Amino acid sequence: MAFFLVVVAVIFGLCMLSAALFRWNEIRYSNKSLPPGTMGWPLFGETTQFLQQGPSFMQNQRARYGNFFKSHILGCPTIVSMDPELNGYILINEAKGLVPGYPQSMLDILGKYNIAAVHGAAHKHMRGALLSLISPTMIRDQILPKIDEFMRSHWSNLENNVIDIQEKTKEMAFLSSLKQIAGIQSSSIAQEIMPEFFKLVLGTISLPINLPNTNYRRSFQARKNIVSILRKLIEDRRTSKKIQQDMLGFMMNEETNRYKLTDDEMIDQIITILYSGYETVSTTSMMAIKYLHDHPKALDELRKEHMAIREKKRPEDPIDYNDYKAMRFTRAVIFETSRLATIVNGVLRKTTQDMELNGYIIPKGWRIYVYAREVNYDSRFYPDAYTFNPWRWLDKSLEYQNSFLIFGGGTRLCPGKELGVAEISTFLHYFVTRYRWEEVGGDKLMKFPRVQAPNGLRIRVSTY
Ligand code: HEM
Repeated sequence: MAFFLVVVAVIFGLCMLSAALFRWNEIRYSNKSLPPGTMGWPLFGETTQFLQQGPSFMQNQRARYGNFFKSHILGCPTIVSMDPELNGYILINEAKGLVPGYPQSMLDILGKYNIAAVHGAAHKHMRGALLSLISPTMIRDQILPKIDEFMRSHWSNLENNVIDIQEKTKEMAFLSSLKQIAGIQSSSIAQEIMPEFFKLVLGTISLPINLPNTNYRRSFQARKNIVSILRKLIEDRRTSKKIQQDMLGFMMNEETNRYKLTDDEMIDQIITILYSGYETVSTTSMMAIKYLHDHPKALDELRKEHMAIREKKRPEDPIDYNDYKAMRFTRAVIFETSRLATIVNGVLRKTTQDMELNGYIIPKGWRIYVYAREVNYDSRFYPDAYTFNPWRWLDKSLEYQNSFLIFGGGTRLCPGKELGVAEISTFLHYFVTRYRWEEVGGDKLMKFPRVQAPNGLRIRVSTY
């Protein structure tokens, strides 16, 4: 009996202590100059609710506090913004102190010259260098022929097979970028670098626990291995003195390239290109296959567009820039897929000083989560928002509104937007003109916190 009373007393004591801590945390952040919202537990905040309930946690908070509220998620006091106008303002005002707010652990893996790790003049320099590599002219003359050659071969001889479209699109996104970067040398380094790259990616989305056998520790080792492969590639090219027509070749060409990068900057730029276009391109491609499978009318329309392009060509003719520009419905399918699946939930910023935002004072060091998911499903911008309707994007103006956050916005608008769309369009071109497919069935799809098929997404492919 006495033991029972002690247990009850301890439980009661713990409950009281928890309630007091919870209350204390709310009071600590109850300053009138902060937006409304709840902060949860000291230290842990509302991370568990955020990760477990995901989108519905955000919806509930929005219903209670509006489009601009405070929370404490993923280890940081955070302001969540779902207001399209305000999002636009946040994204163009990096110079006022709203810099990228990605976790330091992630930036450490991606390198100190990684574009998300640099601000001000350094950002301008790295971004300028990147834009010069992937300008429309470069896409037309140098990159698209490489993408075409790669896709044509990667998506061949699949008939009568069951494939995991998630795995295949991941390989596609990585190998296609590697070919653009290292040209004819990509095939000789691909097998060595690909497993290291996959380990690196895993570390950037894992808990930053630097102990043996953790994904985080393995990711650092993978970065070291990737750096040494790339350094050797650069040195070999320097010795051979031959200028290659690929991204690395353009970066190394001191005569024609007005953005001079050191070897370390070039290596981080390559890792940036590989990393930024990896999950975005692969997941959008996988989800496009999923939605097209489920929406035969959209697939018919898409196939018609690609068959019309093919009919004017011999089988060995590549698709060119004019063909790509003519793929209007394909572009619409890609945007609708990104919107409906919300491939990118949002982008993160952090304040470098106390600053006024939407009438509130946001303290220095807080994160701002420009949250795209709710905007993507807002029926004011997208009537019948939960329906897959690529046709809505044929109205081009939709692509230029504040509600369009698929590629971010402002000073950090995705520089790889056209490159990514060109890759996915070329993939769809070869896939839908060659094959039909059906799902094997039973594979689970997760939409939050990342879009993924935890056990793969298997499809049975047959000749079209
Ligand atoms: C469907 C494909 C893609 C999607 C949905 C996408 C999405 C995004 C988004 C939302 C951002 C903004 C991040 C922020 O503001 O913090 C971004 C930035 C970026 N993206 Fe993409 N991206 C795609 C493809 C690519 C590709 C193929 C590349 C390869 C070059 C790329 C390179 C970058 C880089 C370097 C940044 C950072 C820009 C900066 O900080 O100035 N992206 N992307």
